[in-house]
Amino acid sequence: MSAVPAVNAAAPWPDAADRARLPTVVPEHPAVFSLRDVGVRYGRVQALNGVSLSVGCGERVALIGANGCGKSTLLRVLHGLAKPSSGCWSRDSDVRQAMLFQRPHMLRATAQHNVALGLWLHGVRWREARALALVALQRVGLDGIATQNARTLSGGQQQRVALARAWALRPDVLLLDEPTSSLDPHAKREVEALMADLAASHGQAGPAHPVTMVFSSHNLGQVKRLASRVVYLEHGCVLADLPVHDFFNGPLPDAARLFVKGEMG
Ligand SMILES: Nc1ncnc2c1ncn2[C@@H]1O[C@H](COP(=O)(O)OP(=O)(O)OP(=O)(O)O)[C@@H](O)[C@H]1O
Repeated sequence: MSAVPAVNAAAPWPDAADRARLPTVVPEHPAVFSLRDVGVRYGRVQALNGVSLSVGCGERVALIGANGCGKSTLLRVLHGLAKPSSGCWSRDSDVRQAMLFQRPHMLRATAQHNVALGLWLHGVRWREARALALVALQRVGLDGIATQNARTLSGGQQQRVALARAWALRPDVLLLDEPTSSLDPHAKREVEALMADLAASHGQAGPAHPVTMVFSSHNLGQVKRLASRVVYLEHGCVLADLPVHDFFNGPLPDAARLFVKGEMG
């Protein structure tokens, strides 16, 4: 990777010319997502500003940056939950996606019911959905509490149920918004191990199509362990987009370098 042009930290809003000079990872595999100059505006807030990003099949992309830089908004755009106000975007319509949030939403029902419902909503018969839900709960080590009310589970257990719910759907793409940020260190490790396990599997498209994972995180250790590529956002703009090794070992735009230094302590 060639040297990264310095971005003046005092001017965090790069203009179009600056952005054009920033390095972008070009995925080796066919793009699952493709965004070009995408902007998202919430009233007076410009949450994303001129974001161009292409994510290939099987990539594990970490979105990092300070609070409010636009990570969740970008994930919501990728999942179709937020509509860009400008730019062009496309998604491979053949892929099946699942998204996990920082605090998973659990219905007031058993863990098994929570997982089965996701399958049933995708057309699986209820009886089969319940059986598959149990297999998914086994996979995350929670078959022992399948009949427990999901709302009474700990935060870490709820996140594992949410992972089981996602995994049961055999998604080709997994989007995760700070999935471990509200968990204690032990639960964090458990959920992170499951994320790695899921990322190493394949979706409904078959073994030739490994799962594509895009996740946001404030934990740079986790980013190093899980990601193949890092996208650093600031004020809704992509300031760095590099393979994980280059991000942590190579030159970075000033703002990204200062962020990493601050987060690493
Ligand atoms: N529904 C909304 N209405 C208005 N403003 C919003 C909405 N959602 C997000 N924003 C604003 O858009 C900007 C980007 O928010 P976003 O949640 O995408 O950032 P983030 O990087 O995920 O932050 P965090 O790390 O705190 O989760 C912020 O200024 C936020 O206040």
